[in-house]
Amino acid sequence: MTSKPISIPHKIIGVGVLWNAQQQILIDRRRPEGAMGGLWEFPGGKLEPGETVEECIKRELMEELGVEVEVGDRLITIEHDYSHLRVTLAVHHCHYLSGVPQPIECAEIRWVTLDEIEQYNFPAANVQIIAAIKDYK
Ligand SMILES: Nc1nc2c([nH]c(=O)n2[C@H]2C[C@H](O)[C@@H](COP(=O)(O)OP(=O)(O)OP(=O)(O)O)O2)c(=O)[nH]1
Ligand SMILES: [Mg+2]
Repeated sequence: MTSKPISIPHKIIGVGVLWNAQQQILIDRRRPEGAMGGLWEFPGGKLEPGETVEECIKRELMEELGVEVEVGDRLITIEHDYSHLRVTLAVHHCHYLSGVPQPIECAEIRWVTLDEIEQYNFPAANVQIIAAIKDYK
């Protein structure tokens, strides 16, 4: 007997580590319903066909927060397997240009320092992102 291969969905996600002039980073809280509900994350979302990661991050931060950003250097790319989902998180530093961040597609947003970030619950893949930010500093 042969078993069917199990196909786990794979999403490529552009993720922005958005800095302000006070060396704080913007984090957002996912809505309570749905996958990873209520956890904090860095803003971002799925890469659309034909889009570069940089274009995706710029678009997602405008859609989710209403802010215009300059997408800077790549910080890290992480492959992570959740139980029913494989994600590639392509993480770039972003610099704030204009607009007041609003929680348009999330429950809540907050500017935090790297010391404060430890107090928030993130998805498992984010452990590596936070470690990379600390190394970079
Ligand atoms: N934006 C973002 N997503 C993250 C982080 N860490 C992490 O594991 N993810 C995962 C959670 C989601 O599965 C995926 C982000 O995809 P998304 O926000 O566009 O999509 P979603 O799952 O909320 O919903 P859908 O559009 O697929 O219906 O990446 C992070 O720091 N930021
Ligand atoms: Mg998103």
